[in-house]
Amino acid sequence: MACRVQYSIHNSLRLFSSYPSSLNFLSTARPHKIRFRNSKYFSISRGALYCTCNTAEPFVLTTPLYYVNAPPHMGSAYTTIAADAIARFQRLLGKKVVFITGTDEHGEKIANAAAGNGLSPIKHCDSVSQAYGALWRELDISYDKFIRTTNPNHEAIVKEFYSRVLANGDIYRADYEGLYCVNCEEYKDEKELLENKCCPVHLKPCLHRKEDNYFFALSKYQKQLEEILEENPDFVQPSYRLHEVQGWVKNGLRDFSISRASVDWGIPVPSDAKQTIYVWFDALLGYISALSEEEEQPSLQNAISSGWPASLHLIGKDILRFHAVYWPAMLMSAGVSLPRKVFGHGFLTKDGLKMGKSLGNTLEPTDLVHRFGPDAVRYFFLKEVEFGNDGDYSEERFINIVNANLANTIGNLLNRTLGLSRKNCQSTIAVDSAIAAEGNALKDAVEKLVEKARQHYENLELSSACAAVLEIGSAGNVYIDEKAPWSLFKQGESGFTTASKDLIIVLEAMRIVAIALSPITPSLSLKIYTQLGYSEDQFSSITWSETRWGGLKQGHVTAPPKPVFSRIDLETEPTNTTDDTKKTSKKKDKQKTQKVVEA
Ligand SMILES: Nc1ncnc2c1ncn2[C@@H]1O[C@H](COP(=O)(O)OP(=O)(O)OP(=O)(O)O)[C@@H](O)[C@H]1O
Ligand SMILES: [Zn+2]
Repeated sequence: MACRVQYSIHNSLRLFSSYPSSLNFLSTARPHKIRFRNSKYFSISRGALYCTCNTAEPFVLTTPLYYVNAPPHMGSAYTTIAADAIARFQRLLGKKVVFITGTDEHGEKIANAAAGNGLSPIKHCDSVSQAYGALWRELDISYDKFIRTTNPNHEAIVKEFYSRVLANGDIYRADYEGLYCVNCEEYKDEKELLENKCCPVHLKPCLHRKEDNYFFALSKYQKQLEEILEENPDFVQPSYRLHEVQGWVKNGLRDFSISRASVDWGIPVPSDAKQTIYVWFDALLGYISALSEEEEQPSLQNAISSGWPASLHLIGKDILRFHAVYWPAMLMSAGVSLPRKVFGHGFLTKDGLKMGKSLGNTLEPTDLVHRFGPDAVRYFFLKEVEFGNDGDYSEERFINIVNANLANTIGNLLNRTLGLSRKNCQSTIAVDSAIAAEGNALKDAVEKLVEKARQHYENLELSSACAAVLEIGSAGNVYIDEKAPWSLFKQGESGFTTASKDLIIVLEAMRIVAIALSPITPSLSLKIYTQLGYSEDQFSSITWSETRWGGLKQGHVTAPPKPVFSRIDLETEPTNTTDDTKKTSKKKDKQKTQKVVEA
């Protein structure tokens, strides 16, 4: 549905309607070039502007801004893949999506990493930040904004935010003494540490630090935070993470230091250049500064009016406290509205430990993508790790799952159905799929399953969404085996009508699978769609509403069948893993189901 916006012309075009402020008027460009923030171009007709977006409020979704102490790994890719699936699903619903990712580039850990590589901090940041961008391209990540915290617009916005919080009376100066984990970039409570004062995430001893710092009065917001969490149970998800956050808040909030005297690599504190702003107080603002347009004056208000508040912050559970406690309090202090939801997913683990850059026990995503392709990687992690819980990786299980689900259940079904249609029906749909399936049980099952998938996507239950779509493929396989159209075709005229309808029904189910799985496996879905005889352009403009039964119409011609997903062959697949790691993963795979450990 197009929105109608009235305008008139003086020296410039003006906006008169009560249009949402997030679509502020941008420029005095000529009519056909008019553009509003968060919107595609507008068209003009009979004195009215027609917006090409469907809904006024954009869906703003963020991944963490990854710390550039080391290149990305499968854990960083996991959050980003999940965010991409959610962004693609929201676009299918017709929402205007702003998908934000980026890199967090300041702080002690970065300065140390740069020194270790013999590089200046910014050269180091440039190179690691590019590695993130390159990996996102390999994984088909459709982000809209990539923010680097070394971007000058970001720096200006952080300073403005700091000044607002200061003006609100929430920043004071004091001495601080405590135990600091450089890898977490966080002071720790002694009671949360392991033996020898080790950080439970990074397994390294925390350092004793004493500094004269600026503090943020977090404790002032305790009551408000309690109320927000109580009144908005969806604010933190899954629900067990909400309970965790409520526990922290109830235990009492301590003010935290938001500057560092000992760190040079950071944004200087306004009015005290001897200190830099604490990396978290800086990085969280990236979610807002990412919204500011490069060419305009960087200001909090400009950025905020471009789509804030975020609809969803997708993060790992390691940084839940920063997002669900510190961040809302900071925003309240600065008078900025809160994000709508924070979802903290679990960890990909290796031998039960969080896979991470600091521990160095990471899985290399580029290697996986080069060997198996982006769809296999995206599908495996989203389908096999229940979103929210931890999950362990094993190569053998990876291969088994993608072969069984993508190559067999989906790819093979499409291939043999198209083959039969080519051989017996000249690849032509003889009757509308809606007519072919009147009163058909597979059609009913597909309609229920695709609706189930939609609900799962909405609830961020990505694994269940995959399972529901896969069930359509399984039902299609059962259907074709039971109906055996190949033998009906042999019966001549009498069998032909039934058999050709059966093929249409299965192909229509596959069309729906292609759309419903496209948030997870965009390249595979495109292949299925083109095999079904549609163009790339048709694919790129599909919407979720097209999962309604009845898309394949009489006279439509499908393409010659070609395998859409090649089986991975364990024997011939060139692998970098050593025999030892293979043996270990085989041993682990004796468990039929994936090991899911909730830490
Ligand atoms: N093992 C993991 N499983 C799932 N997500 C992860 C994992 N490791 C990192 N992430 C994602 O990256 C975010 C943390 O980003 P960061 O750049 O600090 O990476 P890191 O590898 O955890 O670093 P470090 O090991 O130094 O703590 C997490 O909140 C999560 O979104
Ligand atoms: Zn730590």
